[in-house]
Amino acid sequence: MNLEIVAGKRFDEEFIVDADKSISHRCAIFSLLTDGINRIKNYLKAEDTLNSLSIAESLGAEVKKNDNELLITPPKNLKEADDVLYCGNSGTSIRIYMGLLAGIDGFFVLTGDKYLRRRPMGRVANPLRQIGAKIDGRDNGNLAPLCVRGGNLKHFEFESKIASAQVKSALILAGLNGDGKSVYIEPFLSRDHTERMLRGMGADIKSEKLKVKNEEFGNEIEKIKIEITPLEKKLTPLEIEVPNDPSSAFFFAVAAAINNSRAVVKNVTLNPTRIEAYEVLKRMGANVEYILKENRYEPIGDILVEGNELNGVEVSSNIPWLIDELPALSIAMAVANGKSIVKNAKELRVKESDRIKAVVENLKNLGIEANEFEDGYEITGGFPKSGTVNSYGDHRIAMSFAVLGLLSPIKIIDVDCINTSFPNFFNLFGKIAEYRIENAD
Ligand SMILES: O=C(O)C1=C[C@@H](OP(=O)(O)O)[C@@H](O)[C@H](O)C1
Ligand SMILES: C=C(OP(=O)(O)O)C(=O)O
Repeated sequence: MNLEIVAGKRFDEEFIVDADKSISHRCAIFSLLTDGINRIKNYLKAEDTLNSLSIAESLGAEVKKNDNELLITPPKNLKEADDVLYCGNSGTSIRIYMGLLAGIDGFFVLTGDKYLRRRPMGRVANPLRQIGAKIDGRDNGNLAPLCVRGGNLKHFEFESKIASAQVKSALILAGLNGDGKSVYIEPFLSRDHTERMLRGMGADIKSEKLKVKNEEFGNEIEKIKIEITPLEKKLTPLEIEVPNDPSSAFFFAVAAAINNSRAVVKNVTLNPTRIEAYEVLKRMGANVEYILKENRYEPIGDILVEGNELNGVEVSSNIPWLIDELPALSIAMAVANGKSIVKNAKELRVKESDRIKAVVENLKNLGIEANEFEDGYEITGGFPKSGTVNSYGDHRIAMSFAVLGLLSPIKIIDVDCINTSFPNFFNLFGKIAEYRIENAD
């Protein structure tokens, strides 16, 4: 399916985007650790999170849909699934499930679509192997399909080189099944939904800041140390309403910022590890305001974004807090005055596509000057010409370039991937643009 944007509109609109993807995955997976019925309102019904839910069912959970609520009843003991566990396009599903299954007595096979089967899994497989899990797969267990023979896990002290919430979550789940207290250290706080939710469900997980000297530059830096105590009993079932997803909402924030418009995105998580991209948009010149409304595991509220003249910006710190928003931010950079630069973002290369290549190639196709670095890119703001770009099968690339289509007619090849995270995107996009869908043969 291809998307042709015919014309954009100036707008002043409220957007109720789909539910948060990261939190929804965790609701499905963490339900399996409880001893009762988990009640989840506003679960994201997108391909990625529906895959996490089907895997929970394959492992023995009973899932019922009741009005707007999902009821998940875990089995007494997780069972060996009688088939492969399919994670589709979702890095979050495969990596977090690896951590859970590593501690379960049984044999499990995890796989996904052609994009997921290219993404590195050694970052989770290797530390899990060190504590006793038997994991194998292509490229010595770095590429799916992966088989996991779980069982008794040892406790660990592991320092991760990357700030990845997927690696952290996998290791925390392994630690909950370990034979003693474990310690996980990350170089920078990655999104912390796992710690917040598991703590809320009764797990003993302590986080503290660790001040250490940076060997390279001699300055003091802060790492994050997490202490995990194995579970003595099952966790308390979830009673949760998933907030909306600030990463999905960000496409409409950028749309407002580049098109002299005003967007209010409703009921999104305002967790600081998720909204850094809105801060960058503010630094570029947009008017951004947060309206905190409540606190349920996470601060939740609305974000208002108003367009203004945008200036180029450097983005080189707090990268884990905006990694998923960098493609959309590149669209704001493409129309800002002067140069923008993104550095320290090598992780972009191992997402659903190589997002550094995808952003740079697509912008160049639309006449915007962009240069690729190993760990980021440089963009000189201009005005996009009309043209065709490729999503490379990546939902965030597809939606980012759809937003640029507000300024010039743009055709995006292969937008089916949008359904992996944001099925309601097309409806909401219809409020701000005139578009046509072309079914590819
Ligand atoms: O844990 C999560 O829910 C996620 C973690 C991030 O990935 P990494 O852990 O690879 O940084 C992010 O990019 C992904 O969209 C969702
Ligand atoms: C990287 C992403 O997701 P995942 O790693 O779960 O595939 C994303 O949604 O941008």
